[in-house]
Amino acid sequence: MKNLLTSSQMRNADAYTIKHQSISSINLMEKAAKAFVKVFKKEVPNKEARISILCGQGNNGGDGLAIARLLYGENYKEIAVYLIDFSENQSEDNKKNIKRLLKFKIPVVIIKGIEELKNLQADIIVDAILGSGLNKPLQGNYADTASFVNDLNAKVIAVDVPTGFNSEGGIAEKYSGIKADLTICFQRPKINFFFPESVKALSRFKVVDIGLDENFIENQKSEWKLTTEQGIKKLIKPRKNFSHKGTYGHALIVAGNNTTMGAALLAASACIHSGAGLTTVCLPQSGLIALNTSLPEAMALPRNQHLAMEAFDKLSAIAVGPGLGIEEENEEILEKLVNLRKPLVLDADALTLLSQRGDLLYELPAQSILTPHMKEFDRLFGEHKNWWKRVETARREAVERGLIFVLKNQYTFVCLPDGDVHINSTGNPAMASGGMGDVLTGIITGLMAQSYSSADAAILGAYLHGKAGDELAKKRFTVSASQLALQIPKTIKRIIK
Ligand SMILES: NC(=O)C1=CN([C@@H]2O[C@H](COP(=O)(O)OP(=O)(O)OC[C@H]3O[C@@H](n4cnc5c(N)ncnc54)[C@H](O)[C@@H]3O)[C@@H](O)[C@H]2O)[C@@H](O)CC1
Ligand SMILES: Nc1ncnc2c1ncn2[C@@H]1O[C@H](COP(=O)(O)OP(=O)(O)O)[C@@H](O)[C@H]1O
Repeated sequence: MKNLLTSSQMRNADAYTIKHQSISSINLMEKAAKAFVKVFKKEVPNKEARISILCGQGNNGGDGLAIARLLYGENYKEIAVYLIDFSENQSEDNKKNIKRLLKFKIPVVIIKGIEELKNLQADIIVDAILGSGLNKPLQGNYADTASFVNDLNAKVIAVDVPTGFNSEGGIAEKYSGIKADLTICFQRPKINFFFPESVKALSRFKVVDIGLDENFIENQKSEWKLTTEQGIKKLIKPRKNFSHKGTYGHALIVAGNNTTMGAALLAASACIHSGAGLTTVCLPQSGLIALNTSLPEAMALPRNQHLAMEAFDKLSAIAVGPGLGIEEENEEILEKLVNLRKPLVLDADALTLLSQRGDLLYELPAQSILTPHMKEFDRLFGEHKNWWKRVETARREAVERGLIFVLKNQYTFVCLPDGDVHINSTGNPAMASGGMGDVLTGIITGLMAQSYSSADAAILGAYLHGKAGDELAKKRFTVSASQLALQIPKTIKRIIK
């Protein structure tokens, strides 16, 4: 897992690297510019493209100036540099890079007011006006420049971060900065890149290594962790010699209703394919034939008001909710499950029921995992103005109540009782279809049955779910939930190879 840092922590990482790796700040800037250019060359292979590089007066602008010089060296023919000269403060490395740039035949235009940009024509804009040093929303000339750039019919590639985009903290409802097609960012993605509101500022990002001290970065205190395949590989437990079905636990999935039986089948299939030794599905009588024919590996427990829960004590993992229905009898079952005092996996209708039963919500056994999407989360804890606030609530509730929240989205946030937030980077829009969440619940439950801790099951489950979807999406326009469940064993095998 990788630590994600705030901009001020990243500045410390810059300073530490400069001090301890005997590299000067101007050389670090050169390294950053080189790393940027390496990606840029792949993105813009056409050497005739008209490239306008907009440089501010700080170090982000300094990067832009170095990039201009390096692109010139790479034989890009049509480069123009615009010095956005709206303030008094020029950084030292920015000054040095201007001097270096002036030795080359690259046109440089000084921009004191927005009207001086009006003749700018470009296929590509390199946005190096403001970087992670942003300390307030853009106003005046800066905001006008951003809206001018946004109105150009050009591809915008931002250096480190789009001008005007704050790297962490809530993203303003009205974004006044530059909208970049691609952001090439240094060493670590910005925390805010993972929040859905970032679409206002960036379509995609790539991270390049600029040689900052990794030990320093990893030793910083940060609650933000980015899940990596290397980290995931370490979590996966190999199947043991002489093991048998009892070794891998017995999962119970309480799910399904007359019109939503598929949810139970999908969750059960995912649970089986994630490696649970035994899977029992507790579903209405009307679902028995479907279960027995589509998933012969699963056992069935007909769900009625006489459901005896004494035997549930022996189970290694229990999930409740997918397609369950919110009728009174299901509320009673949920209450009985909560009273077992074993960690549960709670999804879908179980979450809706909890939002109507605040008392039960606050009685959930510690280490239980809740897997809400945005609407389910807000039903539980009230409307949130933005995703930053939503994750803050999830984090607080996780810490206060010893629960785990798997807050689902393109990037899923896994909030743990120790306050850490693991951001899952796998998954893709081909997976945006009904039943995907049921499969995630099944995977997490299957992992818990195999005695993964709740935290590991949540982190690993979210990763495997997205990764299986990514693998399938390589050859498919859309990925269905049942396909994804079948892909899980292949994904796990590939990761541990
Ligand atoms: N050694 C280093 O420090 C390195 C820095 N790098 C680059 O440096 C950038 C950060 O540089 P800086 O800290 O100089 O920051 P910026 O280049 O973002 O500029 C900061 C300046 O802009 C002003 N400013 C902030 N918000 C403003 C606003 N809304 N309107 C008008 N002015 C505003 C600040 O007062 C400050 O003078 C990174 O994003 C990255 O591109 C890279 O070169 C890698 C190495
Ligand atoms: N665009 C996307 N990128 C990545 N993952 C996605 C995307 N769309 C959906 N998913 C994943 O699919 C799942 C959808 O869950 P949910 O909304 O509960 O679906 P359902 O209730 O239909 O089962 C989540 O795990 C989510 O992360």
